[in-house]
Amino acid sequence: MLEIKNLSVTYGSKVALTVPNLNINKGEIIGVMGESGSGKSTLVNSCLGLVRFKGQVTLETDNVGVLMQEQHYVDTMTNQKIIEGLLNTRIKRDDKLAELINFFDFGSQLSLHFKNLSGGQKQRMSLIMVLYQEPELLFLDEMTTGLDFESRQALINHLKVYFKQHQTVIMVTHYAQEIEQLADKLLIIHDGQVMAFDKPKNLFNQYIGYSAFIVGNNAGKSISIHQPEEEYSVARQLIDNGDDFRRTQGDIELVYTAITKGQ
Ligand SMILES: Nc1ncnc2c1ncn2[C@@H]1O[C@H](COP(=O)(O)OP(=O)(O)OP(=O)(O)O)[C@@H](O)[C@H]1O
Repeated sequence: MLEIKNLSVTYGSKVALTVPNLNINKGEIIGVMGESGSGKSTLVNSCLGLVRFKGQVTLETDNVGVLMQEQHYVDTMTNQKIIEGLLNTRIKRDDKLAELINFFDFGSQLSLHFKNLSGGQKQRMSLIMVLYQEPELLFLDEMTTGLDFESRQALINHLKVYFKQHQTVIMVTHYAQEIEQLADKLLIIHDGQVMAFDKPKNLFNQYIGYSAFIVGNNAGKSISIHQPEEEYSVARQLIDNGDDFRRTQGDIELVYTAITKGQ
């Protein structure tokens, strides 16, 4: 769906991004992580042809949707008028649009003005309009930045269902939560270089190896374990102390830190 070869982007004398080779297959959901200034937006902008670059970027489709972090719409009209005006349709007569509005729980926000929406509602309205065009390739840039935990999770829950049946997605995020729940592959950019591109599970095995956390619910303390055989005795200890516990594994933050900070 997207192929990059020998990409290099320079601003003035500064090389902001180099990507020797990157292939994104149809239907894959890619989570892009990297520090501020690492080159994430430059990558997206190169794919969209918004910056000058050297090398080759090939998109298999022209039907590309983009959702940037901040949206601005005129404020003299209701959201319904904005949506209908921009999409040149009427919700009443358009089943596809009505379904999307229903799917994203946006019905009760139609009569409001955009400025009165919460951050999560604003993003859902923009998503409705972007998804209406049924893009085959979708770029989401920091879609949930600024949202509180619950609004972010609500949006992720919607997208989890939606992405299953739809397009190839490239989403820039700094929330591990989004990657864990939505992405098939993680792309880590650091200082303008691609440091890793693979399934989170593979990266975890490669960079962290075996690791699990046992979190005691009473104590709220987490115990990190690096040998499978340790697990049983730690769990036993917690039970003997009358504690309940849960086990977690595959933390994206750990992978990210190991790769970018060499830990
Ligand atoms: N138009 C520009 N002119 C000059 N330098 C730029 C321009 N756009 C980006 N840069 C520089 O290129 C580097 C990569 O920027 P980019 O916006 O791609 O990073 P990012 O990872 O998206 O950061 P953030 O997470 O803060 O959005 C940064 O050092 C930035 O200062």
